[in-house]
Amino acid sequence: MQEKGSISIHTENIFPIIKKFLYSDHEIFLRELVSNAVDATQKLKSLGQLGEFKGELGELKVKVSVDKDARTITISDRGLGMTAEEIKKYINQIAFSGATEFVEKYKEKDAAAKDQIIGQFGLGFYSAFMVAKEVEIFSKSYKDDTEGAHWVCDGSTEFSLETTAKADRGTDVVLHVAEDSDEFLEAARLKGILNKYCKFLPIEIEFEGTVINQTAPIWTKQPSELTDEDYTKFYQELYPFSEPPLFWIHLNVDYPFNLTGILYFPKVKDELQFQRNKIQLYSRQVFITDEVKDVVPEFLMLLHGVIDSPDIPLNVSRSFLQADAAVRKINTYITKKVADKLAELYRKDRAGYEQKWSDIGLFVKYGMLSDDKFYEKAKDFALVQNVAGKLFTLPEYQEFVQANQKDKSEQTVVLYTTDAEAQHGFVQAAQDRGYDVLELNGPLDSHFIGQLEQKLEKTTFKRVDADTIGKLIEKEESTESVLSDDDKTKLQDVYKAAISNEQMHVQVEALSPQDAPVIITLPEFMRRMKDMQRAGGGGGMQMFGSLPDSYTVSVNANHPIAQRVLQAEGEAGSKLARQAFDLALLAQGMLKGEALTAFVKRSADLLAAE
Ligand SMILES: Nc1ncnc2c1ncn2[C@@H]1O[C@H](COP(=O)(O)OP(=O)(O)OP(=O)(O)O)[C@@H](O)[C@H]1O
Repeated sequence: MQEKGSISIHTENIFPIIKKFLYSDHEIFLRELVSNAVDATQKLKSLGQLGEFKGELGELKVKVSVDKDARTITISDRGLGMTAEEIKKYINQIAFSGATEFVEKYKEKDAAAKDQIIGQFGLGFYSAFMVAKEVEIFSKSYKDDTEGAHWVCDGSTEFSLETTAKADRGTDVVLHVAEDSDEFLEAARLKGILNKYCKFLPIEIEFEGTVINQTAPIWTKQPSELTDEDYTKFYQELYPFSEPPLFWIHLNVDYPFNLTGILYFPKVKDELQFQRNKIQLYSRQVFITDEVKDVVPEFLMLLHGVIDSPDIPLNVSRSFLQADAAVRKINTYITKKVADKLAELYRKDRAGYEQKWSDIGLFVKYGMLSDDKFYEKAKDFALVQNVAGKLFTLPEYQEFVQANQKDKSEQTVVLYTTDAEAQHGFVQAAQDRGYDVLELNGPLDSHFIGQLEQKLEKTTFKRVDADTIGKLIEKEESTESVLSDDDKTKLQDVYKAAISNEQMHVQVEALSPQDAPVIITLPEFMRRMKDMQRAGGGGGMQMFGSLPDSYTVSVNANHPIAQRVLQAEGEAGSKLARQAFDLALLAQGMLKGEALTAFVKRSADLLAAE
């Protein structure tokens, strides 16, 4: 029997369209054909289990081979095979209508959307024509008393089909590679493609005499069957040469959607250099993409690993994916799982969790800032560290500072430093008062502080150098000034003249005699505004124009130097004031250039005069 026929499809000549538009992604033809071979093999295995196929299964490998001279690539399986009638039905109709549908969809999209569907849409059998000028199928059904069938098509709507003698059950798909697709005749190229897409397919794939895949990757197994070593080994396979992961989460759901996978927590450097595209998305063990945007919440993109779900719609555009209910559920599920895992680590092994904190802290904060549900869970296991290096949870810390750091309006004031070295004098002053100081110097900490102030009741955060210590946390009792009001005014005038700088707002304060003679502070509010402006806070911030520097200079009325300045004759008072002011600048790391040189000289003079 030999038959020539014409495939009835609505779109004329889909071949050139597909070939043209899918130019960048031709390699997926192999994924499609190997997946088909695997499907056919698995179907036969199922028929065997159901008792519908009683023959010998025998060796079920899928074999891929290339013949450079003959310019062919062959994909052979020993699956259920097709009769001539079935080829007409499945290949001529289903495969071609799938391709037609694809082209229809493709034509509607704009350029950007086109890029996105490439590689996400299973073009199926038809994708063979992206690299082949002619495709042959030799197939023999598993059913008894059926003849082999031979189908040939050049990608147009014409095909020929005839019976043929084929000894063995299964299907060979032979691609006659087109001149412009020579690269696919290179064994190394094919091997690369197989490694990318087929590495974890459930049926053995043989290429050049070796099996290239693991048929039962660990994510398909039960966590109870696996050891820590299995997980770390798999991680090394996925990401050779990377540092071992901190921990991992094995995902396993069947309802209301189907999802398995393993997400690893990598070691992250102390910056926001999240490495994206590190999660691989699979659909029934076939690699689809490593662009999991929208399937995984943004803040979880730094995780590594594998997600396998047949429920993720791969054949739709991105905007649809975001709105997809299944994807949203998957998102929520993964977020919850990650939060639960962190909570469990924290509960089961506090010390181990604290050790990991420097690696995961940034991520947890990012999660808290970007996802309210995550915040709700994480607020009990997020940690803060004080300058002494001790770690607290937020509730623990509130408890810890409550007694001592409440101001007169019952607000708990949390003190922090962004640089314990540079702000040393202020940290010291706070500690001398018995206050605790947190170290908050991460890239997200200023946002994190903002969030905590909103969420935690009656709590404000102030950087240690935002004010003099008495005013950072204002109590009822205040230190009495030893100076009269007249003397205060006089002292203020001397300092103003000595400093003569508009941006320095001089005020005289009754501080403790042990405090510094002069303290320069930048009010918390002002500093935050400036930080925001520096970070390009856009919008409303531009209204203020460029904010001037505006520091508060607190002259300590109770320090012995105050008396000396008032009592000094002539220029000496001003000199002394300037010296005390320079010391304050020095403590803030603000004494530079000419002022620094003058200070050194004046200091030497003063020492010589002693
Ligand atoms: N190697 C094979 N052995 C047996 N049947 C096959 C083989 N390859 C393809 N088929 C049949 O041809 C049909 C069409 O294949 P095609 O790859 O175009 O679409 P699909 O596999 O159904 O879907 P997808 O678009 O996800 O690949 C298959 O459903 C299957 O019945």
